[in-house]
Amino acid sequence: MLSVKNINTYFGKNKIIKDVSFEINPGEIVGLVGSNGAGKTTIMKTILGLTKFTGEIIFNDALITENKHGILQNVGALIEHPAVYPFLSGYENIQLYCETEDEIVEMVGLLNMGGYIHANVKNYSLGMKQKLGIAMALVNNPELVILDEPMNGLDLESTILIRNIIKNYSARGTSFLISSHILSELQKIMTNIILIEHGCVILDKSIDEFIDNTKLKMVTSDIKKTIDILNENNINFELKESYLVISAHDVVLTQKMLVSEDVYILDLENNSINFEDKIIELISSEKRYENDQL
Ligand SMILES: Nc1ncnc2c1ncn2[C@@H]1O[C@H](COP(=O)(O)OP(=O)(O)OP(=O)(O)O)[C@@H](O)[C@H]1O
Repeated sequence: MLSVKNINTYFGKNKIIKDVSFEINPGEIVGLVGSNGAGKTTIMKTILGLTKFTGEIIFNDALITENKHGILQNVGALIEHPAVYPFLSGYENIQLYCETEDEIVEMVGLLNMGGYIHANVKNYSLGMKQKLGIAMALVNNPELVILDEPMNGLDLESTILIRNIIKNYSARGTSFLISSHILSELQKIMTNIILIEHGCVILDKSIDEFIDNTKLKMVTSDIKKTIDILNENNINFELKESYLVISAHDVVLTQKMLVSEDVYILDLENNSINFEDKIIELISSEKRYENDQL
């Protein structure tokens, strides 16, 4: 549905997005994660044809360029702050995007905005404005919804509500590209993760692949001999003080090799760190790599 190929985005002479490629398929909820200034908003703006870029963005077989965004009528978006008219009511703001009254009424009910939808937006709180922006992104049955920090300013009840709405839309085939600083929040809904640092994609995986990459701590009856056996069989490992760390998918082979050499696994336990720690580890190793290149 969306294919982003070798995108480079410049602000002046600065290349902000560097050779970024990824795909989004129907029903996927793709979490766009990265440090402040990594380029998340710029990627979203580029997809929406709001920046100058080189490379190719194809949405449903149609090319998106800076000057050609007709196809984007099937894309809903909330980027940075909701673009709303403060002297119109929330209802009137949604009307500018959606002509079907029934759909507006349904959306207002879905987002629980009935209490204030006819008040002028200038009197809305941050969270109320945010919900209005999300409503505007979701109307007209978009195939793809791009949300930049959608949970900004939302209270717990609204956060849970929006999370459930996103899951329901995705189950019906709508795709989402969502950035958020609250990883634990994204973790509850995303089906795929794209990690971006300094304008480059450093990870693009389904959540199942990401989580399955489990590491195990292994203690054996003879650590020295184990290291030799692992090296001989090209099995990757890390040596820690009193144990080795291996990938879960190497366990069966490792066990076979060790037993044939009379070495026994004495202890095997999960060494996987939590989701947030994994992301931080990836970002830190990317920064270490960049420092080494300097
Ligand atoms: N209009 C602009 N002109 C010049 N530089 C810009 C402009 N917008 C963004 N940048 C630069 O592009 C880089 C990426 O910014 P971007 O807003 O895409 O990051 P982000 O990942 O969304 O950050 P955050 O998490 O803080 O919102 C930053 O270095 C920023 O300073």
